Amino acid sequence: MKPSIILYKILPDDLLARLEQHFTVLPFNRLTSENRQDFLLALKQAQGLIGSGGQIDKSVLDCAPALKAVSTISVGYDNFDVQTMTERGIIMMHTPTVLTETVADTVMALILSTARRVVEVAEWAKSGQWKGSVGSELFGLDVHHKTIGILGMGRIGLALAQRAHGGFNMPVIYNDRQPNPEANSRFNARFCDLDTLLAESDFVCVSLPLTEQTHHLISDEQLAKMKPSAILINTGRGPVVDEAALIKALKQKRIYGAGLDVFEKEPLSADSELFRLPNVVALPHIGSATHETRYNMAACAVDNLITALTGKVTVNCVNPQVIK
Ligand SMILES: NC(=O)c1ccc[n+]([C@@H]2O[C@H](COP(=O)([O-])OP(=O)(O)OC[C@H]3O[C@@H](n4cnc5c(N)ncnc54)[C@H](O)[C@@H]3O)[C@@H](O)[C@H]2O)c1
Ligand SMILES: O=C(O)[C@H](O)CO
Repeated sequence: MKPSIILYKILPDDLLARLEQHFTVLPFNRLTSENRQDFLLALKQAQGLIGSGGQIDKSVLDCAPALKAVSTISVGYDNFDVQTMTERGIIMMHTPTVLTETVADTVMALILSTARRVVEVAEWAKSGQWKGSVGSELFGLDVHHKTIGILGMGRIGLALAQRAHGGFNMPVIYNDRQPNPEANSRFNARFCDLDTLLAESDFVCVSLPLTEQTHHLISDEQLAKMKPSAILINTGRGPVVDEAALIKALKQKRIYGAGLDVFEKEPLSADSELFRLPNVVALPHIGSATHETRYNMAACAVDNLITALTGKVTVNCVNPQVIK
């Protein structure tokens, strides 16, 4: 008999077929409060779990006595209780690398659209206000040759540094837990402490995972250290930035603007002040959302689960210590 797995995301037909060759698939389109009881019931027999979104915490894992492997269709895994999974020998797989370049493109889109006020000015023109050449009230800021500060020089940070250095002639500074020799040698990037990064950057780009250490890493004190002409970009995870502090800084024009793809609570409420501030570009968590990359992420996650349950895991594992 094939092992049972739960799928909680709609997959392209070919990828679903690939899963079905190996497993009996119990499908849920996504996890909602309405289908939670059915999901918890299905978990009783599931050996694998694949999908994205939702909190897979201890209360969920307690309902999954047969679970051997979990495969998230994302690189971030802050919504999983990895510690409990590791204690129970459950393999946690994720999808690094396949989305790196696409997310770095999204960061550049946010840098350009906030600095050059692309969304605001396009809306202004669309509303019929374009009667002649625009005046300085609609001017933006240059991006080229400005200093980019990358917080988290990992895979995405490095792809961003490449774009900023090679494409826009931007000096690159960064903070991480340790220096990244590749960033230094390829992009002439300079490792510095967080305070220096905040004080010197024209664009502070957050590309960090959400952990206990990074939660609210950017709050009142850090925003106060940024230049009034600087822009904060967050494509890491929402809770890395204290949203209330950010809204305050933006309203008081203590920083120039913000480009945000991630928020403390998603979806961001339609009545959030962030949607009303003209100096904010707020995207609905679309960092990796292209047809090609979302397909590649799903394919990677499918292969990850098949390998974790039927083969030998060598890559894409968050907790390799559980592999025997
Ligand atoms: N917006 C999106 O759609 C989207 C898409 C992909 C990834 N992400 C987020 O981006 C994050 C980064 O992805 P990645 O593939 O570059 O991961 P990565 O692991 O390659 O890079 C993260 C970097 O952050 C550093 N870091 C971790 N904790 C730190 C701390 N306390 N202080 C300083 N540096 C610290 C790590 O050393 C690492 O170099 C993911 O964890 C995810 O949360 C968002
Ligand atoms: O972590 C990731 O892969 C993105 O944020 C999509 O969830």
